[in-house]
Order: sequence, then C-alpha cells, then structure tokens
Amino acid sequence: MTLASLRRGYQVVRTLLHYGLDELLPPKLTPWYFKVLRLCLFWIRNRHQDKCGGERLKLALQQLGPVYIKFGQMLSTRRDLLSDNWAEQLTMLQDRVPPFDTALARAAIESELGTPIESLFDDFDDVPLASASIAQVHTARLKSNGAEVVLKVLRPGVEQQIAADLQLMLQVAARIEALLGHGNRLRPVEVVQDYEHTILGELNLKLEAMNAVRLRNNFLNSDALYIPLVYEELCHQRLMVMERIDGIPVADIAALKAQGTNFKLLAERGVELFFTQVFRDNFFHADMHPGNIFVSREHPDNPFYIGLDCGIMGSLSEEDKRYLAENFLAFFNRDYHRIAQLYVESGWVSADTDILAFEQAVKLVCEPMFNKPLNEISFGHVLLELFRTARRFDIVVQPQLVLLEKTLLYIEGLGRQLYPELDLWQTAKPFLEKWMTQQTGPKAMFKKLQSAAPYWSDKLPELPELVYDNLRLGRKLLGSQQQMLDRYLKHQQKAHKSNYLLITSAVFLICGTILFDREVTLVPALGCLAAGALLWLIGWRSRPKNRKF
Ligand SMILES: Nc1ncnc2c1ncn2[C@@H]1O[C@H](COP(=O)(O)OP(=O)(O)OP(=O)(O)O)[C@@H](O)[C@H]1O
Repeated sequence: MTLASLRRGYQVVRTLLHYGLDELLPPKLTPWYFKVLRLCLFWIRNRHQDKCGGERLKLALQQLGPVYIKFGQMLSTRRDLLSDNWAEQLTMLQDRVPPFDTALARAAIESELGTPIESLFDDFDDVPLASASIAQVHTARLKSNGAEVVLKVLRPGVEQQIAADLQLMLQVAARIEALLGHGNRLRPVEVVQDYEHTILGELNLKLEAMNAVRLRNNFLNSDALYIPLVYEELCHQRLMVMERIDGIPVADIAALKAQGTNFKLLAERGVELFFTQVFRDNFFHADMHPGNIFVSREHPDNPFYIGLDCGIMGSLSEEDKRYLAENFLAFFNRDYHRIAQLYVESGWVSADTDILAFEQAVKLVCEPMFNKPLNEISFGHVLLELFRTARRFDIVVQPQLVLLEKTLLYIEGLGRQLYPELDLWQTAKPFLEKWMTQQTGPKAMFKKLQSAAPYWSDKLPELPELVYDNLRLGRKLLGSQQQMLDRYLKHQQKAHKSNYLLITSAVFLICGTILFDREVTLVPALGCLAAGALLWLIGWRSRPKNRKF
C-alpha cells in the first residue's frame, strides 16, 4: 500500500469515527476484533453526539467527498431499508451539498469559456441553484437568444479527491483478491476498475454533453421522457451549458399530488423507459437518483419525466443483452429451469453447476414475489437472499452488469415512492415479449440481412478469388495431410516391428537364463542367449527414430 492510500484510509476511518458511525452499527455486526480495533483508536472520539444518526451519516459522507456522496445518494432512494428521518437526511446529498465559493465558480467558468461571463450571458445568478456531488449549477440567460440556461461547473479539486479514493479502493480490492485467490468469482479489482472508468467519465462535462445529446435524440418524439437542450458549442471539460428546465422533483410527492399527477401512468412510463433504454437503444441513464429526475408541470394527467445529469450512461454487449432479456422473460414466466440454464450458458455460473439444485434455489427466492404489487415485495430481502444463493453457487460477478443492477435498484425505489400498487410484472412482461419477437421474428431477420447488405455488397466482388484461393489451399492441405498420414503409417509399422523383435529377444533371453542353470542344456542356453542378444540388437536398431511426422 502506498503512503497516500494509507493516509486516505486513515482519513476515512477518522471521519467515520468522528461522526460516531461505529456506534450506529448493530451489535450483531460488530465482532470482537472490531471492538478491539476501535479501542486501539481511542484518541478519535465522537464529536457529534448531539446529532441524530441520519445527520451524522450525511455529514460524514459529505466530508469524505464525491465517491461517498454518491453512495449516500443511492442509499437515500431505499426508503424501504431506511427510516424516514435517515432517508430525508441522505436525500439532501442529491442536490443540497454545501456549495463552493461563487468566485471560484466564476473563475472556472471564465477560464473554460476563455471570455468574461457577461460577454455571453445576462443575469448570471451568483447564488447557486443547486450543488451536488461533483458540480454546482448557476442560472443565467443566453445573450444570443434570451433563453434561460444553467451553467454546470465542476467542483474545484474534485478530480484529485476522486483519484485518491479510487487508488485506495483499488489497493483494498487487490488485497481482498490476493486473500481470496486470483480465480475468485467476486472479481473485486475488476469491479473497482469498472467503477473507476464510470466515475472518471463523469468528470468530463464535454462527454456528459455528448451523452445528453444522444439520449435527447433517442427520445425526441417520446411522451415519456424529455432531455434538456444542450448548447454543445459552450460545453467544455469542466463546464456544461444547457436549457433550464422547470419541473417538479420526482421525490416531491406532495407537489405532484397537488397538481393531480396521474401516478399510475407515471410509474408505468418509468418501467417502460428503463426497458426502452436498455433493450431498444442499449444506452441507459445509470445515475437515476431522484435528484436527477423531474416531472413535467404541464398535462399532469399525461405526465412525462425530465432527465438530467447524463454523466454516467451504461450499455451492454449484444450477448449480455440477449441473456438478460431471456432471463427477465423466464423470470416473468416463472421458468426457473430456463433461468438456471441461461446462467450456465452465459458462463455466469460454472459449467459443472448442479442445474436442478440451482433451479430450486432461484425458485425459493423468487416465487414469493409473484403476483404481488411493489408495496408487498421486499426487494432488499430478495436481494440479500439472491446474494446468499450466489455465494453458494459460486456466481461470477459481472462488472458490466453492476451499473444495470444499480439502475434497477433506483427504479424500484422510485416506483415504490410514486405508485406502490404498480404491478411490475404486468407492466414489464408485454414489453419484453414484444422485444424478443422483434429480435427473433422474420422481420428481425430481414432487418439484420438488410443491415448486413452493404458489407456483403462490398465483399462480393472478392468472392471468386477467395473461393479459388481456398480451393488451392485445400488441395495443398490435402496433399500435405496425405504425406503426413503416410509418414505416420510407416512410423507405426517400424514401431510394431521393433516391439515384436524386442519382445521375442526378451523371451529368448529369459529361456537362455533358465537353461543356463544345467550342464546338459548349456549349449542350447548359449544359443538362446546369443539369439536373444542378436534379436535385441536388430529390434533396437530398427525402432523409429523420428517422432515428428
Ligand atoms: N438543466 C437544469 N435545469 C434546472 N436545474 C438543473 C438543471 N441541471 C441541473 N439542475 C439542478 O442541479 C442539480 C445538480 O445537477 P447535476 O445532477 O447535474 O449535478 P451532479 O454534481 O452531477 O450531481 P450528482 O451528484 O447526481 O452527480 C440537479 O439535481 C438539479 O436540481
């Protein structure tokens, strides 16, 4: 471990202990060695005893920086696992992190634009509209067309903070991997590397702007999702300029109720959006905490979502996508045998897994969830059970699916808040069935042929030459194979002959040795020995020498 990582590790432990988070752990989760370790760090005391648990956790995560704030944001969406007070405290991490100095924000914006703010914008508001894990947002008006916009600017020093945490995480993961053995299926290093790739991408606002443009284009005519217009020419590595939206934060249930929002439709559209992004576009928003999702104020009876912060986007390989869709469908059809088969086929569990036992285990966990609305399903419980099952069956962790699993958890948390009576199965199943038929039906085949047509029209003129070359190569190969076969047969014949002679020589030598004992048989004995020696010599000399054919 490097000195910097040790220092950061100590900083993390010190912050957690300063906020007395160790005291919040249930006794069941504090083994004796944990208590001994705590005693060893006797000089770090809880300095915030007057505050409640939720606030202490929020403050600790806030102080530790972006990586930890993101963890808090995720936790805040799991109201089924947290008390109201804890959830409310953690919700503040979505857009109410203490802002940084506006003078620094102004300097950063002007350095990115290469010109004073006032030359491009009017009414720049020095009081930030919001402030979250990696950036701060200020409102302004574009001089060129008078449009209301927001300027999102990265926090100063955020890159260094994240790099220090990533280094520590990587080193801890490497230690865990060394302890577990490199073949271990948890693959902690790969998981951290994947996370590193994701979060570093979020630190480039130019990339975020490109993601936003792509997502906006995917849903341009959609009645379910709106992505604000991005002013690409004004976007840079540390600055993004986009249309200011005016929606109701999705977590503000009271305001949504007050305007008479159709919650059922909104929740169904959420599920539809998830599947459309993953399966139709293979480009999904992977940071869907409520701070990034708003609901339209217009037409509350026909509401749509407004999505922000496209810093973390996910996509899957075609293979993973197909396995996943089949898995979902098998799950909706309660076909546990198919689920077990799919896990083996995709290599997510090893090929020697006992399929029947695995099928039973999955059934045991999933069956109680069926035909129940969201409010009667404890996903937290199901997830824990699935983890336990995974450990028993040595499931290989798939880092490329971690983002998707996180998104699923967000969506489920959101659905629970919006419309707990939502029938997840009935909403999702028809969508997936339609998608699968589109993938496998004659139309899909025609589409695939159509998309491959330019490739084949390009390659077709080369075909006769390729056929001729291959035929020639084939004939050459056939000739050399024949030669090889001949050589092999000769080799075998020689080996047989030599073995035969050696065995016969051994028989003569044994007979000669037995006869040698008596005087009357001395002459035949010597003859046998001589014949044996001669045969051995011939057999030895005639053995095949070259082992290559
Ligand atoms: N176009 C916009 N119009 C209005 N408000 C916006 C806009 N963009 C961002 N905001 C506000 O700023 C907040 C923070 O923005 P954003 O989520 O993009 O920052 P972030 O630091 O990347 O957040 P996160 O912690 O989720 O990564 C949002 O929750 C929202 O309240």
